[in-house]
Amino acid sequence: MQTTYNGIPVPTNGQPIEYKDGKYTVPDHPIIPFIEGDGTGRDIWRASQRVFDAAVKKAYGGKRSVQWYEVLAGEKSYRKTKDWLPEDTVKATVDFRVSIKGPLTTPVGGGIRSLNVALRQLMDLYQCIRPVKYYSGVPSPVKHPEHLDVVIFRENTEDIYAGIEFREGTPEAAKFISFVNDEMLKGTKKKIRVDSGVGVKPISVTGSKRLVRAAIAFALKEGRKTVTLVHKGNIQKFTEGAFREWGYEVATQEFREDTVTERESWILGNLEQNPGLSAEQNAALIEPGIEFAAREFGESVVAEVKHVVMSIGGSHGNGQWKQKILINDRIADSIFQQIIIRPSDYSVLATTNLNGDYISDAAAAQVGGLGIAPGGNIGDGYAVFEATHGTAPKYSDKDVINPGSVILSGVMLFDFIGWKEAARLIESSMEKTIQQKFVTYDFERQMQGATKAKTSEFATRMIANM
Ligand SMILES: NC(=O)C1=CN([C@@H]2O[C@H](COP(=O)(O)OP(=O)(O)OC[C@H]3O[C@@H](n4cnc5c(N)ncnc54)[C@H](OP(=O)(O)O)[C@@H]3O)[C@@H](O)[C@H]2O)C=CC1
Ligand SMILES: O=C(O)CCC(=O)C(=O)O
Ligand SMILES: [Mg+2]
Repeated sequence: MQTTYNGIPVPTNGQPIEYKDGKYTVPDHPIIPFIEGDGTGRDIWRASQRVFDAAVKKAYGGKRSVQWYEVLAGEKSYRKTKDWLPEDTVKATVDFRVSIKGPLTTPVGGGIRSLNVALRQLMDLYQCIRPVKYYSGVPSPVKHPEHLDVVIFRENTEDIYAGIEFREGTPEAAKFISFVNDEMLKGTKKKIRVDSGVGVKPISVTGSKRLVRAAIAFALKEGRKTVTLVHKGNIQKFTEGAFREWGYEVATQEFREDTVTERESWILGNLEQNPGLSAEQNAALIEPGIEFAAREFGESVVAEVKHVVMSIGGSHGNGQWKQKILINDRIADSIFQQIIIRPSDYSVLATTNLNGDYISDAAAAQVGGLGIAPGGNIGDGYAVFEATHGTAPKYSDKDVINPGSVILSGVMLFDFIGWKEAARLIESSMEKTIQQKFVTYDFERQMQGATKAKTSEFATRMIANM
């Protein structure tokens, strides 16, 4: 452990959080690094830190405190060190294990690659966890926002987010295209146009399985009833489709006692309704139109029915499957309408990286928008909490932005380190402040009779409401 990172001294009145054998040990005065963030990050962080400190003081008197430790990244870092993401910053987030960050700007089309993504990859923070739930009083574009309560588990290290791309017109793109066209697609009618930019979408067994494993373990621990694998596997068969397949493998091989897949539930349910059903009849019920399909397909479905009845009929049959976690899957485009039309059917969504990015902003909109959309990037032994939103640059330094997402990311952090009392205080004071209709511009513009609060004023009212 260093005494300074980026030349900034480590607080001397705190201790680092430790991690051993899968368990964190949290001292009463942990040193927690923070990255302020670009754009609106500055206003948001200032407000959030005041709320965090007030909640900890109120919850624990002086017995506990957070020793915040600033580490540099983004524009502030570049100004001071000429480095966008200094090695010391990554070291500090690794050494102190649990940290929180504001949003960092990523230019579109060129310039630096995402620092946010770089940090996730460098620290192998493979789960991006984004809970989406309704706080009463929040304005929403849907009739029953309270019906949505999902936790998104987004794979956080691969997919198109891996950043393996070649710009159109470069020798690298030309080499890549000619290799694919001349070697990989030789003899087929498929060709990449020579004036293309190209990107690579790696989806691995390792990345997919560990993410789905974490999502199911979370559902088990939290008593959530469904885990939905979200993918575009009908089109991208060997990446998104494979993610789905590997997800089901994790469920049925590693969590067999505790899970039932949707198809298994149909098979067992059919049999319960009609115990005399043959495997062929059951297959026809779960695959309508099977009689018109190829013979091999029909046989494979009959074999599937027999296998399910034989392997889990005893442990999951006779309605026992209803007590298990249901593992299903939905194609990515369909899940966007499903969470609006049937929000209560979904509880945990396990997604590939890009799909998870899209669905988390869309789901947030349903319960009030990006102003209160928190998140955490979690690895084995490391966690970096951050909001779902970006730097919202047009509001920078105007003291108007909603600090709610970073404040709720702090709630996730406090829950993560076991400081539940502080977490609940913050959550309930936020809810109370919103119910008082004392809200930032994003909520005020959608509410009747609300007072438009500045970022700093919202934090001050939250503290008063604790
Ligand atoms: N993890 C990270 O650090 C992330 C960084 N980014 C980066 O942020 C930059 C800006 O991205 P952009 O596409 O504009 O997306 P943003 O999420 O920054 O903002 C888009 C819009 O969402 C609303 N919004 C966002 N945050 C808040 C908030 N706290 N309170 C109220 N409303 C909010 C605003 O809507 P309105 O205009 O209607 O008021 C805003 O204009 C990009 O460089 C991007 O790469 C993006 C996402 C994540
Ligand atoms: O890193 C970025 O700039 C954008 C990332 C993003 O949108 C996300 O992770 O949700
Ligand atoms: Mg995003």
